[in-house]
Amino acid sequence: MTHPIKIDYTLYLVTDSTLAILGPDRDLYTVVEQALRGGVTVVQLREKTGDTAELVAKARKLHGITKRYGVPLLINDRVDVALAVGCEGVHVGQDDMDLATVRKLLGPDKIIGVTASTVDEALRACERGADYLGIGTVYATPTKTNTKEIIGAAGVREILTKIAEAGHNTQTVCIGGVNELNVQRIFHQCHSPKKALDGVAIVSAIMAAPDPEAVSKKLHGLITSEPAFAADLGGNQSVADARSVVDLVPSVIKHVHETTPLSHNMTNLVVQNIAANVALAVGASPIMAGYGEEAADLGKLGGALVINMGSVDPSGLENYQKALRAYNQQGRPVVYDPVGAGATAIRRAAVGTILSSGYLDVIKGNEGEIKTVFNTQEQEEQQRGVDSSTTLDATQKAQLVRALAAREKNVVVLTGKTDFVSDGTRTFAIDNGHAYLGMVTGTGCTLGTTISAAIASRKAGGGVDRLVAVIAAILHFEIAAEIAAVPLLIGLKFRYSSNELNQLGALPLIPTTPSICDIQEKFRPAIHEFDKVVLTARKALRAATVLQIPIFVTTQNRARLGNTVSELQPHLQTAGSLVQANLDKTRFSMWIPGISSHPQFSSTSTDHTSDVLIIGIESHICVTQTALDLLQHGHRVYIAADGVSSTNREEVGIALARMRHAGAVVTSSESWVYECMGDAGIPEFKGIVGVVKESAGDTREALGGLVGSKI
Ligand SMILES: Cc1ncc(COP(=O)(O)OP(=O)(O)O)c(N)n1
Ligand SMILES: Cc1nc(C(=O)O)sc1CCOP(=O)(O)O
Repeated sequence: MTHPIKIDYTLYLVTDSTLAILGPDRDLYTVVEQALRGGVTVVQLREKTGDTAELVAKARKLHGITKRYGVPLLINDRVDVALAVGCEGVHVGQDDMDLATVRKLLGPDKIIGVTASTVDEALRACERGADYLGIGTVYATPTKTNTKEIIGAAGVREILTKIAEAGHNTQTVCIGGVNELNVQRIFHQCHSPKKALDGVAIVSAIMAAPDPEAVSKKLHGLITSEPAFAADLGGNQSVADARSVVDLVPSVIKHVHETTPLSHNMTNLVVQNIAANVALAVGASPIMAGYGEEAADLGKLGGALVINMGSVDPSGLENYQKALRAYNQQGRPVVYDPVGAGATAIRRAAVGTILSSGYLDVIKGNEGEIKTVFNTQEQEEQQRGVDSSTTLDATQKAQLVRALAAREKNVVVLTGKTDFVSDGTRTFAIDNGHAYLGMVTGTGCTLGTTISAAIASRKAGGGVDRLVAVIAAILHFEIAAEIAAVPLLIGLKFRYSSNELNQLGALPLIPTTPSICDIQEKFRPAIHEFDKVVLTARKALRAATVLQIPIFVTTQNRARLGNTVSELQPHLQTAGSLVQANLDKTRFSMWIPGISSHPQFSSTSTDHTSDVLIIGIESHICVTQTALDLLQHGHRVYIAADGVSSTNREEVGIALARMRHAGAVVTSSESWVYECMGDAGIPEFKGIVGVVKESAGDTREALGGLVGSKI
């Protein structure tokens, strides 16, 4: 039978009058009374030594005190003492007197609590009428070293879920290693959607405290208020499919730039400089500060903390702990990168220390690191682990991140060729990035920095939920890596249409702008295969229009040499505002003020280089000089081999060789078109395929006429 009165188990004090805990010069009654003044809601007298008479006397005196505070007094193990004193009940363990007998002896009105460390024990106790469960051991504790099993927050949550599912509303507290530093995280991480804890049972954090009243007050306040780190954790959890997540990515990236959040990096020496630069590049404000005491102030600045465990030593670990607590107190996010977690016993222990020191919003690591974190239950306890020696397949990786995120109630990122990200409910795989990332020091670490910027900015009002912010950071970082890597590989960077670029906003990307050089009437009879150049220019104009890429078209001394040829005119009109046409010049190079001062190229309006595709006549004159000018101003130059010619065809090969030597890339117009798209999934694909199909004959003609031995 369940006790009819609902007891307030919020802060449950279990006494201990041993020298190690109570100390030599304090007495039990004073300490308990101080704790009661501080807000303790239940007291259990737990004495493991002493005669029965002595115990009864202690209990009687203590009951006199607890009654004054209207707080129930329970006796550990000893039904006889409880009966003798007439106090409110007992607490029994699995090896103590059985519940049915205790109930028979105490009667229906007394409170009976039962220890449970497994689901079976918990279900049995509930079925037999326990009034509450003492669930533990949550964390290893010196107060009781002979505990059966350290079950961690995940174990408590599992028990809560299972008893709720079985229909029991038995009240619950958890016990073992609870203190003011972890109490909020325990409630947060133990919370099952089906059932919450009713309170925590504590011995040493109160009984051994120099000021039991103050610590009890603090504990009570922490338990009954929402943890700062949990505020705004949810966001828009309805975003569950990949498309919707990707749609939110540009706004997250943009928001980082708009809010310039602090990215506080406690990171290893190798990557400090790189991480600071990456923070700046993504729009955050970096600070590389390893001294834990500073975090109390830095945590108030609205940023996020990165704990990168690249180098581990005792003082570093202490600094991480201090900073973690400071950020938790401020409710600011923390990203944990357990670098080399499984490599040494010291690092494995450090993982345990950090997990038990505070709440980590994001844990990011490679497969080995995440496995180690998963296997490291708080306080180094090994349990229900993934075998660290095997390599996981994709499904197992997804299961691992999901399980760890569910256990820690946070977001877990497992990096690799495919990254896996989960918040315990939603799990995504990300296939972006580049093999070069694995060849450069600090890339993994700086991903942590990028994530910190996104989640800090999110908290500053970014709106999206934490998982989306993390995914946005990963995509930002990895797509930037792809783009940075492509010129090294094939000398091209044609991946995005300007539409996409606008969406991605903050990414330092620029589309490849076609520039069409001096294709004028007067040149028609003089230039080798002039018409073929026109065909390619027309195709490029049409493709750029579909892809919304800006276009520049020049004329050389238009008054004398005539307009851009009539075949291109309708397409210039269709391109509308995308095209800067009729840029007349006398210089041979297209690098004239109308182009060099355009935002596309001006270094004052953009802090990045542009990619330019050149199509035009006289490859050895105007095209070469334009290419050299653009290269000199730091832009990347591509020459459409099927879009350039000269009066004498022999000039073309020489000009192309020279431009290539100077750093230009020689390609074909169709190759350019496809690289501008990058992906057949883009909305413009259909339109571009139309252009390609309709121009198929032109392409063949231009290639046949203009390209041969000259490449
Ligand atoms: C609230 C609460 N929960 C668990 C225990 C542990 O009781 P038990 O299993 O009987 O172990 P001992 O306390 O006898 O060492 C408890 N005392 N209180
Ligand atoms: C009395 C007791 N029972 C436990 C169990 O797991 O059943 S752990 C424990 C001791 C808890 O002490 P502290 O709050 O100092 O860690």
